[in-house]
Amino acid sequence: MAADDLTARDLMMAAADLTAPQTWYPSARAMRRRVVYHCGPTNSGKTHNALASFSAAKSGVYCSPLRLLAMEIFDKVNATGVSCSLRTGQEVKEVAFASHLACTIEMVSTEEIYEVAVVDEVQMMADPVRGSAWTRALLGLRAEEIHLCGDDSVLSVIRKICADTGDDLLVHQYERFKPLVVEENTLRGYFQNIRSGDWVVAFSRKKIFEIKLAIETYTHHKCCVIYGALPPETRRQQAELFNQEHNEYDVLVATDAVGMGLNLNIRRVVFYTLIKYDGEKTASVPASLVKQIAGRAGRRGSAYPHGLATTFKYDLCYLTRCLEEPLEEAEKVGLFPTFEQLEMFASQFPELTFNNLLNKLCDTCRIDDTYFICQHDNMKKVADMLEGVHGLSLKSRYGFCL
Ligand SMILES: Nc1ncnc2c1ncn2[C@@H]1O[C@H](COP(=O)(O)OP(=O)(O)OP(=O)(O)O)[C@@H](O)[C@H]1O
Repeated sequence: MAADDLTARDLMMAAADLTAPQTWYPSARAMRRRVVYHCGPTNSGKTHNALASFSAAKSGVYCSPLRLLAMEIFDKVNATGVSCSLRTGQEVKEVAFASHLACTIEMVSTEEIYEVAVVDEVQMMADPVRGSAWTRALLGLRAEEIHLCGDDSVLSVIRKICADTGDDLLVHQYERFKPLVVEENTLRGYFQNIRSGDWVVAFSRKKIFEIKLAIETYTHHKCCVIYGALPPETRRQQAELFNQEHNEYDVLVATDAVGMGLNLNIRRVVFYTLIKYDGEKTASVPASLVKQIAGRAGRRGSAYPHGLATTFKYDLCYLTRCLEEPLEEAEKVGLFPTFEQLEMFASQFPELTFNNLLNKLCDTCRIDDTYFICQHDNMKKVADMLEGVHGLSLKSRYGFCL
């Protein structure tokens, strides 16, 4: 092998080395951070306690898994007199002189310095698609104190990561305020069995509107509707309308866009189906997501502090099993190369398209046992669409695809 080939190969191997990701964030490593893990089931007060530290701090960032939840926290925190801005992929609201920020996890900066950061639903680190956003936050946040809220499925991995980063870790265990009860029967396929305070969960916009139409045709209830593609303001209005007591809009029909962390006036969660299409195939909704969604019923402080769950017609046994089963412990969490790593790799393959570059890096990279590379099919779709756009820098392509 020629010496030049050897050098090129060495450079490629160096660029594809994604081991020790804790070293990717030297500014965070220069700090001694205190990590507090609020660990427990849904509706147990984890976020409430983390937010108390957030609000009391001189500066803070709250990282949400969902846009609607970022908005809920933005509204809640501002209402208590703490100036807080909002940043999601869809909207930015700058509040003058705000010391605090509520954002979706993908939007959080690893440059800015905060006294307190809150990372909500941290078990999402193990999500095959979005997990890397939580991992990046945990590894890279520049905050003296980081509050993680989540279930115990990632506790061992978080212990390991904190040992790697050298951060102090304190774990607080929580219990659910009130048990969640699975009803003995389904709705037997009749919309007439819908009651005030029900959230009917479906996983496509088409189904959402079919269900709304059926409920409003066969019953006296009116439905609020929420799904991912709705504009932010409409979603907020629909959530508020449903939360207001004493109006006729007393049933929510929504996708899992409201499935995590949110505090709505839900008495009973009714799964229209427990099968979800993931863009390629249909599969049973994973137990961890079922627990999250069902956990929206019976929130403390809501109009219905006793939560119920059932299904529309089928899958009641599956629902019961999901809620009874202990969570599966995650062995690995998501990771994705940073722009700088991709850029270094790209310098070895100037002829490759962005898509092929991503594929090659993800196929050849080396990573530690604690991590997996997140699926990036959506990124690839966007990269394909941008292929014909000339003159875009690598950085812009990476930014658009994220
Ligand atoms: N000490 C408290 N005093 C008053 N209300 C509380 C207290 N703790 C929690 N709550 C209220 O109970 C509800 C659920 O709490 P919280 O959102 O913190 O739960 P969680 O454990 O983070 O749930 P999830 O995992 O489902 O997001 C919220 O409306 C919250 O404001």
